[in-house]
Amino acid sequence: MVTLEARVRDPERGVALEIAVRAGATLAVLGPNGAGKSTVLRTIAGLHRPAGAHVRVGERLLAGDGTWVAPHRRSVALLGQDPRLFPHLTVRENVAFGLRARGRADTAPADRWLERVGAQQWADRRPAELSGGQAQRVAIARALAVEPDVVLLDEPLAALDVEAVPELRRVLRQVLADRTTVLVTHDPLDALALADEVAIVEAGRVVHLGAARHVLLHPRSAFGAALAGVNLVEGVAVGPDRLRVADGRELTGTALTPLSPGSGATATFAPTAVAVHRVRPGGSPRNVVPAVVAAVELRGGTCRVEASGWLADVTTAAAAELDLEPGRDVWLSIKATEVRLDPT
Ligand SMILES: Nc1ncnc2c1ncn2[C@@H]1O[C@H](COP(=O)(O)OP(=O)(O)OP(=O)(O)O)[C@@H](O)[C@H]1O
Repeated sequence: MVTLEARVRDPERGVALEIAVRAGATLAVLGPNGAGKSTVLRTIAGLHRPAGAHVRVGERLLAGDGTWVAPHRRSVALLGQDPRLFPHLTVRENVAFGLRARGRADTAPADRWLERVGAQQWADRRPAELSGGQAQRVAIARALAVEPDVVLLDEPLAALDVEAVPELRRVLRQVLADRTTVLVTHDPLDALALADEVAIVEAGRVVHLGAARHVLLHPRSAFGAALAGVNLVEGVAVGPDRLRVADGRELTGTALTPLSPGSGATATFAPTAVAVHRVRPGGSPRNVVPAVVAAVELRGGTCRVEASGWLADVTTAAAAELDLEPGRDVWLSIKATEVRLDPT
């Protein structure tokens, strides 16, 4: 396991940032479109060569101080959202490709990797016979079979069907343990599930860096926009589709794979899915929780209300009618169909 340090100064693209990853750790990089995330990954991989690049992997200097190591000599694997498998080779041959190029004739390591990503049953198929999720598993196996020092993932789950994502995330979680990794993602759940640290990048600068949970659960204001202000609530599963938060509040949601009671889980829901009431609403909604308004912020035509740590967007007319102000006791209701539950 090795450390990674990268400084990327690319004035033409408005990028001037620095990242460091501890040996064996995963850093997730989140930020809006055009923030410079891919530029950083491509510079580390050696596919982009700005004048101000400094990349060090362990003791090896890959770029900077007059040094420029070619991409194929870096021991850095880059995987994007498109698996880019060789169409004329079988799955096994795809995974064995890098090994063969390094003089390994036997396919045993390729088969071991196919097993690790749960793709051994497709070993003799061609890429055209795989679903997007299956192909991406094979691409992960191919990238890791050569045991790269550093793994770079650029939105690896972004192109997949929503049903395929949890399983792929689990595969990544297993194979990335103890690997020095930079993961670019737009999904805070990927960061929460896979990363030790999170860097928020905006306009070519790191604006927030820290432990993944801390950065995601306590975003700074600029980050609110980048994350679309999603509510991210951690807790413990108390049923296949129900989560209990540490403060005792409970949320019922929709889980793609049923949660195991007792294990950690995360609920995500948009502020627009949260309704605010002065009196407890009747009817059927199962997610009705008491809260105290902490802040009310006008944003264009809507009001963003923060109440007991959760965000709700209401129209300005509704905010006025409800007379929302800090300290006010309210009820929040959230439809279970709008709450996404994932294991953490
Ligand atoms: N090939 C290129 N040539 C010139 N400018 C580029 C090129 N690729 C990206 N840029 C510019 O560099 C800046 C950073 O882009 P980059 O692709 O690194 O952002 P990103 O954070 O990865 O965005 P996204 O989430 O949209 O992929 C942007 O202003 C972009 O327009």
